[in-house]
Amino acid sequence: MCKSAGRILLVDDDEFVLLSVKLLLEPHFASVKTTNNPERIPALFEQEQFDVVVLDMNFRHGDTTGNQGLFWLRKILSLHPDTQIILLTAYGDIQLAVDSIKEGALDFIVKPWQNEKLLTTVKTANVVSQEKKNVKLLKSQQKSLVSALRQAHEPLIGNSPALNAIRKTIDKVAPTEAEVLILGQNGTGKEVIAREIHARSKRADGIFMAVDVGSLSESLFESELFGHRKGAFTDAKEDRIGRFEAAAGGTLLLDEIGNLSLPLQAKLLTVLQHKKVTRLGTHEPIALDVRIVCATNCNLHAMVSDGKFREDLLYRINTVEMTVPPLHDRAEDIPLIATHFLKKFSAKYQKPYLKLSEAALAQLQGYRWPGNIRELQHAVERAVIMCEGEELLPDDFGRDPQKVQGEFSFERLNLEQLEAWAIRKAIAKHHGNISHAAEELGLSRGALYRRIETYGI
Ligand SMILES: Nc1ncnc2c1ncn2[C@@H]1O[C@H](COP(=O)(O)OP(=O)(O)OP(=O)(O)O)[C@@H](O)[C@H]1O
Repeated sequence: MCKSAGRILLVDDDEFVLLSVKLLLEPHFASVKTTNNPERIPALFEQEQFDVVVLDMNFRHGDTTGNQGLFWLRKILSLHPDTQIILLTAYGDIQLAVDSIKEGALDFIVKPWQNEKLLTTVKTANVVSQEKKNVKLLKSQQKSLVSALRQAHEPLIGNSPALNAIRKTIDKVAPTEAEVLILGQNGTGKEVIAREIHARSKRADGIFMAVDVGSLSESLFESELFGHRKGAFTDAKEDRIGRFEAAAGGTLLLDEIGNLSLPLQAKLLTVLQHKKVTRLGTHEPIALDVRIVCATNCNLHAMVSDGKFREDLLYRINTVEMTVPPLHDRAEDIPLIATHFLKKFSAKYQKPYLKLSEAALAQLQGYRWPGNIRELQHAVERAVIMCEGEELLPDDFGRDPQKVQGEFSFERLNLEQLEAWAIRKAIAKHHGNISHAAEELGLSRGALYRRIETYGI
C-alpha cells in the first residue's frame, strides 16, 4: 500500500485507544506518533511538524466536560495553525462538537468509532493540511514574484511638459478604480505608464498582468481571458483559469485593444459590464476583482466613427484617457532617457566608465525615432556594445548619418529645443572648444555658457 506523506499525532489517556488507532492508521501514513499525556504535545511538535492531531477531549478519569480537549485544541492551533485537529470523545455531546468546531477543529468523532469513518476523516484532514501548506507556499511565491516583477519594471523617465502632465494624471487616477485608456504609438511607454498606475494604486501588492489581446485568435480569446474547464473543447486537457482570474487583486492591462474584432469586442464588453467572467464549459459566473487598464496605438475615436470599434466599449474603458506623445515630440526627454539606458547597459556589459559624447547626444535628439523609446533603448544597447573608447560616438548607434539627417525634422522642435540642438551640434563639431562653438553660433562665450547652463548641456 502506498503511504501518504502525512504525519499524525494521537493523544489519548487510554493506551488501548492509542494502540488500536495507531494500528489502523500506520499502513496509510508516513508517521504515526502517540502520547497518553497532553502536556507532551509541545515537546512532540518540536521534534516533528504534525499535519493532523487526533485529540481526546477528556483526560482525567470521570471528567466529561471536554474542557481539557478544548484547552489543547486552542493551544495547538495558536502555535501551529496549519495543523488539522480531530476530536475524539466517548460522549456524543452535540454542543461540545459545535463548540470545538467553532474553535477550529476540523471534525469530531464519537467513541466507539467505526474504523472506516475514522480513517476517512484522518485522510481528509491530512489533505486539508497539505492544501493549506501549498496555498501558503504559493502565496509566498506569488509575493516574491510580484516584488521581483516590480523591481524589473522601468521607471517613468522624462521631464518634458507632456510627461509631467501624464504624471499629474497618474497621481489623480491611480488611487481610484477608474478604467484608464492609454493611447500612443508603439514604444512610447504605455505599458510603463500602466505599471506606474498599478504601483501607486491600492492594488500595488497584487499582480500586474499585461495581455496582448490584439494577438489572440478568435478561438483563443475566451479560453485565455476567461479560462476553461477540462474537456470544454478538444485541446482543454485540464482546468485552467483565465487572465481575469489570474490577475485577481491586481491590475490587468488589455494591450492593443484596437486590434480586437467586433465579435470579440462584444464579448469583452459583456464581461466588463457585468464585472463577471464564466469559464468555458461552466455555468457559474465568477466576480471580477481586477482593475482594467487598456492601451492601443489605434485612434479609437476615429475607429468608432468608421464603425470599427464599439462606441459603448470605448465609453466603458475610457473613464480617464491619456495620450502619450511620440518621442520626437518631446525631444527634451531624450538626454534623460538615453542616460538612463546608458547607465543600465554600461552596468550590464561591464563598461561603467562610458559617457555619451555631445555629438552622439545631438544625433539622438535630431533623430525621429519611429520606434520611440523602445528604439532608443535598443540603439543605446547597441552603442554600449560597439563602443571602443570611453565615449559613445554617433557611429556606435548604428544609424546611417544620411538617414538621421533625412529623418531629422526641424518643424517638430520648438525654438528652445532647436537652440539646444544647434548648441550641442556646434560644441560637438569643435570637439568641446567653447570659443570656436560660440564663434560659429554668433554668440559671445559668456552668452554661450549661459545657454549651456539653461539647457543643462
Ligand atoms: N518614460 C520612460 N522611461 C524609461 N523607459 C521607458 C519609458 N517609456 C518607455 N520605456 C521603455 O521603452 C520600452 C517600450 O515601452 P512600453 O512597452 O511601455 O511601450 P508601449 O507603448 O506599451 O509599446 P507597445 O505599444 O509596442 O506595446 C520598454 O522597454 C520601456 O521600459
